[in-house]
Amino acid sequence: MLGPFLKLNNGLKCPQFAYGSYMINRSKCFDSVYAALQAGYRHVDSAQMYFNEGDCGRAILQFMKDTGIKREEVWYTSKLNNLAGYSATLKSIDSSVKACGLGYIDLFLLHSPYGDRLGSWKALEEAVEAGKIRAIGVSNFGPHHIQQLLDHHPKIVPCVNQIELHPFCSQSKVVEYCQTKGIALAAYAPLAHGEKFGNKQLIGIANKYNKTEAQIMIRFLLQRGYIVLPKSSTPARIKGNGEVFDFELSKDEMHTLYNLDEDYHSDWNPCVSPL
Ligand SMILES: NC(=O)C1=CN([C@@H]2O[C@H](COP(=O)(O)OP(=O)(O)OC[C@H]3O[C@@H](n4cnc5c(N)ncnc54)[C@H](OP(=O)(O)O)[C@@H]3O)[C@@H](O)[C@H]2O)C=CC1
Repeated sequence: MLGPFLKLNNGLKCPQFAYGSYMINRSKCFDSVYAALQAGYRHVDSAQMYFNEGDCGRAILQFMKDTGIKREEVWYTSKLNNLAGYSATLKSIDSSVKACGLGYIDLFLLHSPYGDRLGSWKALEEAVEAGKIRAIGVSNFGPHHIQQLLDHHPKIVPCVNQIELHPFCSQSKVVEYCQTKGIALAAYAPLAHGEKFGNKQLIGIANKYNKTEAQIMIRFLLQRGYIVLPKSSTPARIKGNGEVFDFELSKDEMHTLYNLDEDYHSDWNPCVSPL
């Protein structure tokens, strides 16, 4: 397995290094997830919105069959697309569990704050009690969205907030809030979709370690303590993005990279949407 585990606030240990599966051509998804597992990834990030829960699940099941690794050795995350309230969410969770074919989902997130957050959260809690999901969290939630949830005294506190994070997007307010509440951060679009490659400081650090800019961005996020979800459907990049555990960025380099922040969002940013 590539990288360490991160202990979540519910005691579960989640692989910190993960494979992001958004926007993979459907014909390539099975092969890409399989290649990631072969390269040592043990956490796959999917979502209802990606229409690939079935492809991700099939790749995991095939890999288990081919290698003998057990279901509990792979962490599978998915996300609720439509926060349509309690009853609809219960049904939607069942569809996701069925679609992946893995028996249960390790981590299930509210994909965004849009919709009935409180009703949908109650359904997620119930699915944990029923053993369909092991851990629950949120994505694209700002502090005010999380605080509203906490003010309603949920049975289960979110264990993860998945947001856009990379050297050019530090989201320090959301990060600091989550850290004070014991909520782990998961970094999506960790490569900013490649849109910031070419930055001088990034290139300088990459040259020093004989690594790519992508590897430096991933390593930076790992050292920040985040779950990191790089996506690629190119086999050589899938493997290369995982080659980040044989060097360590210095304090000064971490500082330099952190200072590249320019609140640059390469994707949507529902964190700032009103309650
Ligand atoms: N919760 C949410 O709202 C969101 C969650 N996510 C999650 O985060 C994951 C990652 O984010 P994503 O949006 O995919 O963006 P990333 O920042 O991971 O960038 C992916 C892009 O970078 C390219 N790339 C990957 N590795 C390299 C490399 N080593 N060198 C050069 N280019 C590279 C890929 O191309 P190629 O595939 O051709 O190699 C692809 O075009 C998603 O897949 C998804 O799981 C993402 C967005 C929103």
